[in-house]
Amino acid sequence: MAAIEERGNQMAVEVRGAYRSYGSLSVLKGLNMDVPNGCIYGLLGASGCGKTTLLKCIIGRLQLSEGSVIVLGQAPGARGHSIPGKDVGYMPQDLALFGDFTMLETMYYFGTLFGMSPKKVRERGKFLLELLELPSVTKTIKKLSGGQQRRVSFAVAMLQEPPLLILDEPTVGVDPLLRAKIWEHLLELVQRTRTTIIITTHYIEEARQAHVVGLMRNGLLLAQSPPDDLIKTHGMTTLEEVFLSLCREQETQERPPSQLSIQHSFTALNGGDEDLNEETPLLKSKRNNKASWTSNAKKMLKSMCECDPINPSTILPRPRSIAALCWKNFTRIYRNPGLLIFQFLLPAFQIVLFCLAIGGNFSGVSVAIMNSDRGINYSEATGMGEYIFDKCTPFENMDNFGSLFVSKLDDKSLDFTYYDSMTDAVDAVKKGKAWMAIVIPENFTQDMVERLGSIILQDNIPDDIINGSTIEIYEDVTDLQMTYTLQNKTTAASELFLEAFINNCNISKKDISSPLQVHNPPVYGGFHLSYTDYVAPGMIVSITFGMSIGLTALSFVIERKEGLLDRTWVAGVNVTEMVIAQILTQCIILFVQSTILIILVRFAFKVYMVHLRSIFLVELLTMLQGLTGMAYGLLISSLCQQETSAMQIMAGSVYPVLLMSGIIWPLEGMPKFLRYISYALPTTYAAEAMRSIMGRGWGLADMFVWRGFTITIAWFLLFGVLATIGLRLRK
Ligand SMILES: Nc1ncnc2c1ncn2[C@@H]1O[C@H](COP(=O)(O)OP(=O)(O)OP(=O)(O)O)[C@@H](O)[C@H]1O
Repeated sequence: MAAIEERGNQMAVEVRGAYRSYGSLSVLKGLNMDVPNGCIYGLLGASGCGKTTLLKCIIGRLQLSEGSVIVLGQAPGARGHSIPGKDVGYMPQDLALFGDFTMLETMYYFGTLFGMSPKKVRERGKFLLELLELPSVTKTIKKLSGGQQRRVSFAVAMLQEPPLLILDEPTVGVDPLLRAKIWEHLLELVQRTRTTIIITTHYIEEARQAHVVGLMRNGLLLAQSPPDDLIKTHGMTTLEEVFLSLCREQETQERPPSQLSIQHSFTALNGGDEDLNEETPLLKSKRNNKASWTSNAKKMLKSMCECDPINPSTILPRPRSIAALCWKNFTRIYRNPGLLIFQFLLPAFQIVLFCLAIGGNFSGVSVAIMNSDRGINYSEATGMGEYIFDKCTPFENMDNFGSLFVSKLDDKSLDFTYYDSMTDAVDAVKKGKAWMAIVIPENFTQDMVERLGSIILQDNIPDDIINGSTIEIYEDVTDLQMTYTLQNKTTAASELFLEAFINNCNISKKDISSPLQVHNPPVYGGFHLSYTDYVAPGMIVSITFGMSIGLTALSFVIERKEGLLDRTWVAGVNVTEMVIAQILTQCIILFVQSTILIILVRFAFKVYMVHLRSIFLVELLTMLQGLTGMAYGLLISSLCQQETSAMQIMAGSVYPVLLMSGIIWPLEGMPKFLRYISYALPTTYAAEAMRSIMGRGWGLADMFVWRGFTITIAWFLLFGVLATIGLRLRK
């Protein structure tokens, strides 16, 4: 109240020579407007004439291309000014409320942003609930009727009893009785508190209750006067007729619209209006209009040009705003089970799917076998057969090496089908019934005995013996992973086959061993590890990064599209507060997300990790990657107006990151130019660090690990700064 009195005779809103365009569409074309303090100003005009654009310029949500606006003595957004902020109550045309919140929660959210105590919010909530005939404060907004939702939006605008109320079509969808009640309240409010109200409405006759009406057409005000004055001056009986007559007049004017003069008349207010007496600021402002404008323009220029001493409270993030934003973020998640599952369980679900679907052991792989080996009867054997028999302790299938080889093949994963001829076995591969045909010749045992004996005795091995002791393999290699797996299994089977002789036949291992010696255990990792163990560390990084991008970008774009973000900015929240609140919320979400993820990976799927104590580093890196994804999501949201474009950028970013970060395939397997691009991605070094932590047991002192952390933090800061700049520009 004191602030209002201090303003005395000033106009609450003064607009001069306002131009504003959207691209090539010129919406405001040199508009002038004066809204006296403590009155209701009805802004009338056809749909699309620029009313909302004008209101957004007044509350500081849009900048004028040319001209100036002074609101409550200063340009909107000037340092230390509470517009946007607690001095303006804004009811936009869109609902701009969180559907999952109750009316009370909505009030708490905005009330906290305005610095109101919970007690005050409850009191105001109760009063507005009764005034606007709303049902229970605990009903969620999405369960209210359209009209009730509009009234909640109206209540939010009036919550903090601001000196300036901007109401964009508040009475749409409201029944005539309640509409009358709302007008009654607005008139009483102006009388009691000298609040200034700018209201747009499509019900022209409704605006007769306003103290001043502004008739707007094609980006210009055709007239602004008390309604009765206008009617009297034009000799009409209704405002609608006046409006029509002014429109026709404008159409017949030959001058360009920006040169049309505004018809100002405040005379009807002089004693004629029962709500505003002689002492109203309106009359005084009429007298002092010109002088007041000049002094205000000077003040505005001063606030723009001379830097006032910086008041830290106006530039530093305010804890109450951050708390309100965090509370809003968590309430949204908690109220929306779908979002809750999406936030906390989707990454876990993805890693479960990955561990189940990728890198597991094969089963049911069809293999065609043609084993025509006749074997050998050692009791009747002579020559080399007798020699081998004497050296060996009898073991299973020793008399049929073909069956011995098949028994050494991993029969848990392979499904054998036996064929009588080589042609049938190979045909099975040709017809796609088997991935591999194994053809064992009829003299396999006989010739193998000769071959082994010759090796032991270091004799020459004739070609026909080599041919007869060779198993032929026919493969379908259209699936690389299948080919590698089957080749590994056949190689393993042949090693096991030879091992049976080494172990049972008193043969020296060196006689038949390979010249290579692979040490077991290896330096890092283990030969038992699967593809899952290799890919899982990178997957943790990319899933967390990708999910955070999606969730942040989409929630911001949707909030903006629904007008929720707009309303929050109008409530005075700044970008820094918004970003800090997002980081804090995301940290908690990421902690839960990454804990579930790591527990599943390590304990449910037993993915390889050298030291259990490394879990702390794994969690920390996962959270940092999530924060980097969040910052990138914020950047996307600052660039996109629509969910579809945000989704396109997300899909266009997440897949290349997954494919090119060395997560699925090592960087060494990429063309050189692509490697350089890979190194520039935010997940490449992080995935490498994660593999080093989990697979090698390395810590922060190791270069691969600290480099991964440092680069992740650098990306987070870069995206964060760019997103903050982007959001500031788009705000
Ligand atoms: N963000 C935007 N980008 C491009 N054009 C826009 C944008 N917002 C509004 N416009 C266009 O500017 C013009 C004025 O729009 P505005 O919303 O200010 O009109 P209005 O008088 O409030 O209309 P209504 O009474 O139907 O709400 C319209 O032609 C509209 O299509």
